[in-house]
Amino acid sequence: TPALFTPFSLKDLTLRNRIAVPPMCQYTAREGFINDWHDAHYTSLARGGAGLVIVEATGVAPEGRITPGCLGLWSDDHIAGHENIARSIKAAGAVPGIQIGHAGRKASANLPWEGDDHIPDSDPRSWQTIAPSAIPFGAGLPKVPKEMSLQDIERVKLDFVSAAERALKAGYEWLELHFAHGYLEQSFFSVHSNLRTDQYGGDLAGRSRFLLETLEAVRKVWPERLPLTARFGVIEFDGRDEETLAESIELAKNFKAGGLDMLSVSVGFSTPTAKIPWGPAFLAPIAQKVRQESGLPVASAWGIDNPQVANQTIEDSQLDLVMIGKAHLANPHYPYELAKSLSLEKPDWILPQSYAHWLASYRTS
Ligand SMILES: Cc1cc2c(cc1C)N(C[C@H](O)[C@H](O)[C@H](O)COP(=O)(O)O)c1[nH]c(=O)[nH]c(=O)c1N2
Ligand SMILES: NC(=O)C1=CN(Cc2ccccc2)CCC1
Repeated sequence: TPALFTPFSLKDLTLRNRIAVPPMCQYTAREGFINDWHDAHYTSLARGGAGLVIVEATGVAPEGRITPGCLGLWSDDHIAGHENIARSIKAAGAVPGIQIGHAGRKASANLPWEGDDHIPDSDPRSWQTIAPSAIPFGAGLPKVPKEMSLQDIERVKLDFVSAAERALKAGYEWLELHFAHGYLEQSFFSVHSNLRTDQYGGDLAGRSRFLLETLEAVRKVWPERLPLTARFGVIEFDGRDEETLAESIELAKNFKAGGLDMLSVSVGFSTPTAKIPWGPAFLAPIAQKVRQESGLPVASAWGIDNPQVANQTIEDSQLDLVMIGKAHLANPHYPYELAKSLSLEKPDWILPQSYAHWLASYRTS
């Protein structure tokens, strides 16, 4: 059996294979609510055969959404829609996961195909953004955020806890804290965005504090038997990678000590001037280093959409899970392509039986 199609167990869960659909914003929610777009989208992805499907970045507060089209779990009213999503992902044989986050200074943005930039303050759809310091991201996201008070920090931590409790009530079994991509927690960690002089800024411990306290608070309400994970940018490609990576590995060790079960290794995206070395599985070697030095199981993404490369990252113990994003947008049954390319025995049975039986049994051409 190709390594990509071996099961993966974490806490009480077992994934049928090493393929995960990473969170991918759909920008089709209104007031944070699930609708029939999400129902069909997530159901078809789960029926494609992935072992884990993680629902897109879901705001823990209204102002924590990236755009007005993002999902939310800031209200109990949001739970019902997610019950259907979690149930149908599970019914298709995949583990239902969800990512919860706060977009910080990158919030209040237009949909990607409507500018991907900050909504002008004059537009009633815009809102005040918050961040560790009053420093804008720049480029298309120039709004100066409000520096968070200690009360703001406490409130947002509690928002993460409440959203985690709602995710559990909805039936999700895998929770990913969105600590990456220049959003709130990433921005507390990055020297590009955090100039605080109180206990939430300054040295590594100060810049890690909000992340570790959020993890600690969520861990208390998320069952020990279910995976609690985080997506975090371990590198920025901003010219100080050695230092950033060393600090990130230190943080990863503290995540493990704080009860994190797995780390989804990503890029920081904290500055618009980063020089990202795009390429097939460009982050895999970095994820491997984090895995080796932190002792945490790791998942990673970014251009891992070639069957041989995907399988090799698992074969070589670089990653424990591969996250394959855009290839799944192009083809929700992408794991079926992977199974055929990697000569998995009886590949058709990656798909639901009502498809598999016919694909395996009948030649009609
Ligand atoms: C349309 C869309 C939307 C999102 C993303 C990407 C895209 C294309 N990505 C990043 C995504 O999970 C993945 O890391 C990247 O797409 C890279 O993987 P691929 O090269 O696409 O396999 C992303 N990441 C994340 O942590 N939370 C999210 O909600 C989103 N949203
Ligand atoms: N919510 C998120 O974490 C998002 C991440 N993206 C990462 C990305 C950056 C650059 C290119 C592709 C994807 C884009 C959309 C939203």
